[in-house]
Amino acid sequence: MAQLTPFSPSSASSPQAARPHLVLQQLRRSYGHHTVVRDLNLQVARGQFLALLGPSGCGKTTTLRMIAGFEQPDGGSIQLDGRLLANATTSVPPEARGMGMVFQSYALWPHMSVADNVGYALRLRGMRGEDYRRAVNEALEQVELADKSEAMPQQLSGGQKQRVALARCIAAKPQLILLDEPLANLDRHLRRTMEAAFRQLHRHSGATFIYVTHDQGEAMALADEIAVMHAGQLVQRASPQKLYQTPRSTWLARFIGQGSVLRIEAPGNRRSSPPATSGLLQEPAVIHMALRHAHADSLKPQQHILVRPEHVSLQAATPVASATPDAQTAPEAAAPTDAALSGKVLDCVFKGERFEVEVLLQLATPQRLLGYASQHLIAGQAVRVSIRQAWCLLDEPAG
Ligand SMILES: Nc1ncnc2c1ncn2[C@@H]1O[C@H](COP(=O)(O)OP(=O)(O)OP(=O)(O)O)[C@@H](O)[C@H]1O
Repeated sequence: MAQLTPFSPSSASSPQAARPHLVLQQLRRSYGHHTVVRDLNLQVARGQFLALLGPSGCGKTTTLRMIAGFEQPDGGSIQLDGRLLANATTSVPPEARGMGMVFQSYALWPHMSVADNVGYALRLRGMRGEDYRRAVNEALEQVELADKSEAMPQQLSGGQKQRVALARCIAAKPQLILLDEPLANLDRHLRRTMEAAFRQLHRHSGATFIYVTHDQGEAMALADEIAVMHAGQLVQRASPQKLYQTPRSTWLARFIGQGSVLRIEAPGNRRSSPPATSGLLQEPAVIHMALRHAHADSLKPQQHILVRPEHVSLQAATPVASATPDAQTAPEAAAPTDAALSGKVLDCVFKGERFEVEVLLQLATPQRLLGYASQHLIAGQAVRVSIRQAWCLLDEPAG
């Protein structure tokens, strides 16, 4: 990306930074009897990059369209810098909200050149002459498309079209930019390149970005905070790291990242049980003990833990010849301890930098666990399993 010049008068360090920029309060929207956004409360700080993440149909786009002004809420309100934009009875039109929007479909005018597309909003504002040419050129340089200014949209690739859409959005210098799955039409490689472009544009613009996606990798790579929606409701809002390490529910634990949700003996049943709170367990002996005492058919209370595969150590119980001639025979970095659990390999998949291994833990009631290994393990092979860390979940898994 070209060197960028900040265009927003505001920044995260401005005196206004402490005041929430955008406030959604008890926001609600229904289609017929179907409530698709349900009492949504969300505050976004000026200059923030917030991702709205959730499975298909959870209400992300509807929320974004209400912020943009394309849909009106049935209840609740939307405020920008203390100004009421919309509630059930009033709605400021989209063009008067001072926001930019980037769509999955690019939405370029097919009969206009790249430069004319980028300058469209500026011309509507009456900008002409040298100022106009400079603003268009600056925006195109920021997305590295200055050499395509005379091209027509149909002569561009998908990635280039999305860059034009981005240039058109930033040329108007909005304080708030709404992005609706802008990379969904691009291939994997181009998506990674465009993620870098978005990060850089956000850093240098000082604008607030709200980015709708169902791709958690994209949300994690881009946003400083992620608001996860499920069935029209906000279920957790946190930094990507916090969301990954300490999801609030079993649904979130399964939705974010890879991992296994395992049943353990409920707290308080034994002196060795983990604490009765949502919290981090970092004692392998305590985790193993709680797993050993869990029974699916037990009438005693049960609790669940999330185990990420990077916290699982696997070691062949008895050395076996590897299926691959050049496989290493060294044990995993952190070898299982004497108190390790027994398991049987169900599946082992090569993933380039490591193997992904599904193991059946041999407990009173067997449970499936995902771990990583640096060497190939064979299906059916006996392994010793050590779990270094687990996150206690408080709710019951749904279904
Ligand atoms: N204009 C409409 N009329 C009726 N139902 C609608 C309308 N727009 C959206 N919906 C419904 O509202 C629900 C939420 O849609 P929305 O587009 O907000 O979800 P989403 O989380 O953005 O999903 P996706 O990731 O698939 O785009 C869906 O069940 C959808 O079918």
